[in-house]
Amino acid sequence: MPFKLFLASGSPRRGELLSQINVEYERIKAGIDETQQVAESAEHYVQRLALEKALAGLLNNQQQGVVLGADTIVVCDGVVMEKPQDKLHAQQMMHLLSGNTHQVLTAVALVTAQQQAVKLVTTEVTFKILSDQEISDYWDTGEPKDKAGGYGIQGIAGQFVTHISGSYSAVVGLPLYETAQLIKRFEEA
Ligand SMILES: Cc1cn([C@H]2C[C@H](O)[C@@H](COP(=O)(O)OP(=O)(O)OP(=O)(O)O)O2)c(=O)[nH]c1=O
Repeated sequence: MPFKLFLASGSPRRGELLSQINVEYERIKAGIDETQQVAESAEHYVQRLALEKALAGLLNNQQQGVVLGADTIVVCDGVVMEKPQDKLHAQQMMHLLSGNTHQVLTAVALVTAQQQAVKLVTTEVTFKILSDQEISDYWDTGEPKDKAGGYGIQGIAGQFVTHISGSYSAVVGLPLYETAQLIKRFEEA
């Protein structure tokens, strides 16, 4: 790669996914306020957050290099789900996801001091019907607490998924095809 890539993310998954496609990176901090605005669509919200993370990273990095930011949210029957606040919240999310199809929206943003690009990827995921016991037991595993929608497809929740249409890596936190395309675009610029 002709430039240095900085990953503005605390997510271990996003780093692992970049390593999976042999992209070297350095992690940087990019704390931003994650609050959906009134009347802001889910699509706009997730793209805005990805871009804000990348831009905050660029600022923290004295405007050096290419910075990648990303954000993932789950949308089910019009309800936007981020990380669960507690067990009750997670259980409410899982009840909505149970026996239902939802969308996972992941946006990835690449920025430099000169240019910026954002790509939104939507994946459809269908869950089997979950019992109250399964939902309660799942929270107790600890897996849901740091994940949008309160589940991890790459973990124990993999067994809840009956169908997926779209990008698996996007559900885990970073769409590999689209990320590679964006990086290539910046390499050629
Ligand atoms: C749906 C789903 C989400 N997730 C994760 C991806 C993201 O890390 C997280 C959603 O929260 P995000 O706010 O997108 O990301 P983050 O807070 O983990 O990291 P950062 O903002 O520093 O980049 O949920 C999974 O790991 N598996 C899944 O199946």
